[in-house]
Amino acid sequence: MSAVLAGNQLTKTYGSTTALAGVDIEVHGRESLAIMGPSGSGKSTLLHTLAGIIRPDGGQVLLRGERIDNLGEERLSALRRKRFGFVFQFGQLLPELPAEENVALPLMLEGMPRRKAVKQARRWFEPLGLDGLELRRPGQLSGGQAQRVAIARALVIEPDVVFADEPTGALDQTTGTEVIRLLTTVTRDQGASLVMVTHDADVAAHCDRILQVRDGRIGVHSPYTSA
Ligand SMILES: Nc1ncnc2c1ncn2[C@@H]1O[C@H](COP(=O)(O)OP(=O)(O)OP(=O)(O)O)[C@@H](O)[C@H]1O
Repeated sequence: MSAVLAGNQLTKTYGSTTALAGVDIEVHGRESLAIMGPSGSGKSTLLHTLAGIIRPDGGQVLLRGERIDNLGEERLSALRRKRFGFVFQFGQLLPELPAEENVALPLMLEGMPRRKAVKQARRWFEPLGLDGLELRRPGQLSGGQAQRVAIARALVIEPDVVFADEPTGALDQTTGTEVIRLLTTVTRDQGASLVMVTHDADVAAHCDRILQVRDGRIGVHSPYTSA
């Protein structure tokens, strides 16, 4: 099985701190991958490097076999908008826009007319259990509902890969479990892969595979080992 996304020998240092010390990683089609490890071990740096947000000092990032880490800033940011979806811990929705326009935003940024983009955005509400909430503003949504809107927004462009950094970090356990169940299943149903950083072993257990990062390196690969 060939990798959708791969990192080869990735290194990154900040001054005297080594955040990535030569990471090899492959993400396969429709696979969900959890990245765990202690605070400061390099999880977010790895996620952001794979997503083309941070440039590695050494090594390569390949999307469907094509190198992306050496693209110019404009091409790289266009690629991120078209091929990647992002879900973060909180604060990612625009408070002044109704939920459906928040979801439609990535399509509008790609030049799709508002009406068409909103129509397309509405299709994601039912699978994410958001029926009837299309016109609510983020301030009128619960934390779990807001995160599901953020998931819809990540998926609306039908990305190759969804990157999630502590997507349940701000939620209680029951709500977090529901959000993670939807994130993993709807992402797979859409045909995308999921790369997720989490501290929570219960959350990671919803993924197909768990990677442990320690001191900027990948440690044990196991679906059953917690941090
Ligand atoms: N922009 C930066 N400037 C300087 N040092 C940084 C920067 N970003 C990360 N680091 C350092 O690199 C190391 C790895 O950071 P990273 O955020 O990837 O860890 P993490 O595993 O995601 O941590 P956490 O679980 O606490 O979020 C840490 O020592 C951190 O302090």
